Amino acid sequence: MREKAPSFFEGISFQLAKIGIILAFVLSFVMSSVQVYIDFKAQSQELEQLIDRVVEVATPPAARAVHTLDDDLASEVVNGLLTYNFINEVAILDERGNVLADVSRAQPANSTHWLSRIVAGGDFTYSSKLKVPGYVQDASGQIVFTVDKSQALSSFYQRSEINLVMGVLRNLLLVILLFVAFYFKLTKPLVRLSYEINEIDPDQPGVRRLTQLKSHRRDELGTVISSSNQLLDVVELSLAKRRAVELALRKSEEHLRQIVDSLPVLIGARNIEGYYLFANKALADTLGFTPEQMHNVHVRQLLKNSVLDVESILTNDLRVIKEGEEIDVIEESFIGADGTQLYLQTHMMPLDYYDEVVSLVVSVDVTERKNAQAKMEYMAHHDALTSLPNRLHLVERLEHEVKRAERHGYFGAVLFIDLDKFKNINDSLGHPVGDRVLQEVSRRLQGAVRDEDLVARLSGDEFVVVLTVLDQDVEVAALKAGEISEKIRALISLPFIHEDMELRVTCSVGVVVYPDKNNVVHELLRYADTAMYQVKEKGRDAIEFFNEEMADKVSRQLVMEGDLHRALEDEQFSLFYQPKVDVNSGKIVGAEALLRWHHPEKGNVSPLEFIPVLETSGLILQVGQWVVEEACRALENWSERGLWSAGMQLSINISPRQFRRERFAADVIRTLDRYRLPKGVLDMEITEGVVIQQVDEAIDTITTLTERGVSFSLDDFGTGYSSISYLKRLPVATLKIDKSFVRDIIVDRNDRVLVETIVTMGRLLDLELVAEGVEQAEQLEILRSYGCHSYQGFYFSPAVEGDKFIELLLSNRAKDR
Ligand SMILES: Nc1nc2c(ncn2[C@@H]2O[C@H](COP(=O)(O)O[C@H]3[C@@H](O)[C@H](n4cnc5c(=O)[nH]c(N)nc54)O[C@@H]3COP(=O)(O)O)[C@@H](O)[C@H]2O)c(=O)[nH]1
Repeated sequence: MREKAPSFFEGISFQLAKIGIILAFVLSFVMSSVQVYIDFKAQSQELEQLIDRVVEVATPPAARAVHTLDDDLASEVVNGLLTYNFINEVAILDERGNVLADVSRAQPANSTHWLSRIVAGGDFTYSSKLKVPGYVQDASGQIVFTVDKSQALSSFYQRSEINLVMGVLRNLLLVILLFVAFYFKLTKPLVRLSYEINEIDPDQPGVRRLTQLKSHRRDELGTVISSSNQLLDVVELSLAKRRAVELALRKSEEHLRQIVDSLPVLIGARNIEGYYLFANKALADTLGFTPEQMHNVHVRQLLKNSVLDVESILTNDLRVIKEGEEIDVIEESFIGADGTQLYLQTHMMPLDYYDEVVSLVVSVDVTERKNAQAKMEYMAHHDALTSLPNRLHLVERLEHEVKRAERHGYFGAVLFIDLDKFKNINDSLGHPVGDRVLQEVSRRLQGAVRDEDLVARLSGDEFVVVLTVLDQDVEVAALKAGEISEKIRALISLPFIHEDMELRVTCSVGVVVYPDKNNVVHELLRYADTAMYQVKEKGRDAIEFFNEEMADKVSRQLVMEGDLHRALEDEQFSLFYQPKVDVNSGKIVGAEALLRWHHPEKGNVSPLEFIPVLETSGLILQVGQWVVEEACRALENWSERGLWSAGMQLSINISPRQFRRERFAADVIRTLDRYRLPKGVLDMEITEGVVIQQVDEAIDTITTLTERGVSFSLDDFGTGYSSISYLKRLPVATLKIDKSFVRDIIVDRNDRVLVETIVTMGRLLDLELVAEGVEQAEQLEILRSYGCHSYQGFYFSPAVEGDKFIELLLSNRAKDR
């Protein structure tokens, strides 16, 4: 704010003039008084001397007049004395005091009379004894006269009065002149200076300089102005420097801010009272503010809608700021401004922020990761089609339920449910309809049980229901399980309406009550599964409880499982080879490797018996890998011996579980790398069921291995989905026509039509066609007429052991010659 110029009366000149006037009066008065006093003393002395001389002159004639009693002389003397204007009264008295002569006059008006009265004290009376010289008597009379001192000193008083007045006037004039001089020499330049100072722009003090006054160039004012101008230059310079520093600082702050704002982490700083001093854009956005709005707002206010525990935040802030601790908050649940649920991982550390220590809070939004984890977790535990818990979830939950039942002494039940002939729906109406049926079945199952029970989908059309807490009595529990199973069976068999069509599906239910002697979850599931199979064998659409007989079957399987474990270690497995023969030339063009198990006591065990056990026990993974190794070893051997001509292929069977294993392709490639095999000699047979559930993953695996020279055949073709649409997508080279169609091809027209269709379709798709199970020449003839490329079957040869197969290869080679 600019200063107001002082008013006339506030100005230095007037102030000085005021002081000057007072001083002038006081000094004039004091000095004049001293002067008057000194003059008065001198005048009084002179008057005394004059009176002494008058007395000296008047005394002799007056003495003579008294001595002679001469009145005339006396009158002459008194009149003579009255000629002195300061003598008012004169009288000559004789020795007796008689007036001889006297005279007086009126006192003249005098303007200084008041002063003389004060200073001199009014009239004085003098008397002198009259003594005649030579006369013996001391006194012979006296002369008395009154002196008017004011009259005597009147000229002095007049002079003093003039001096006094003149002194005052002189001093007054001096003060006025000084005032004028001061005004023009000091006040006016100062006023102008102050005006110019007021006009200085504080942001640019060097732009408008103070005007140097010519007449003051060399005096103090001039020095003040030039010093002030120098000061303004210095201030301007330092301001410019400061501005440059501030600009650089602002820029660097801006850059820092931009960097901090562009970070995908939430950054904020709070002081010890819990007020935000800083927030980056990410944090402000998340809270629904701008960074500026968040400044100086309390954490309670800002986080009131989040689920964060504000009190513990404040406690943590205190620890960070007071103790200098760094704190990691592993995960906090947080509601964003838009109501979205976020998860933050926060690190808190102390920070020197301007003149205080604050708590710097850096949070990473881990919501996506957390959601992805949750999703993965969900996906790992749920079935994608029905959202029901999957096998993994079922096993975990069942383990828990069995333990709970054991602990609390009650019984529950496991229901294994398989839809009857569900494949028909898929085959006739397509997979989308089949999927909808499965979804509806899962809905009905959920509706049939309590919330505390569990409904899971194992695979395809297999469901498991766990009925928890049925009863403390095993028989009552079994009864209840039976009732619920019946209810489920009835519910499932209710018609499904699809596009005005009534679909009906029944189910087979296997029931096992737990806990039992064997409470291993996998065994329980196996028991329920076994019971369900029993229903299937008996004609489907019923309920069966797991019983002793089934237990025997299961225990036989368990024994086999144990034997199979030892079989691999004891080298009881071997590969047999069934030749693949060209339909037209009758020459061997390849072979299918088939696994054989020679049990030390039981002898040869059928693959139809042991392969399902290998599958369910998971041993198929190791055994399957052994088959790949063994096939490669044989191929290397035959190739090195020249038995394996170019274009010949050895097929191995790959089980669904083996194929779906994540490491499958990598394991096969690693095995292939260990053998010197001609390109394209290995073929893998997979069934449609393997592919159909995860077509994309299957295509990836097949593609990876095809690039490494492995070809693929679709086994048992015609028994499954046999859809041309997905067949077109699958990078397989061969279709193997299932032996069940070949078996009756001579007598069954339907099988003939089917085989012909498969061959035509395969040829259209440029696929190799291999017919399985050819036992008769007529069968071969029909296949040849349809254009099938090659075949396998007892007609040419069953699967034979390695040495025998080599003999077949040798005789095959002989045919070439
Ligand atoms: N995952 C693996 N599965 C394998 C492996 N080895 C065999 N298997 C599968 O076991 C099932 C039974 O096989 P197997 O008892 O060996 O029967 C095969 C042939 O012996 C039989 N066959 C061959 N020709 C004829 C014939 O003219 N008539 C007739 N009745 N049967 C014949 O067919 C079976 C081969 O079938 P396929 O595999 O569909 O080509 C069987 O499902 C095997 O797949 C293995 O190593 N791993």
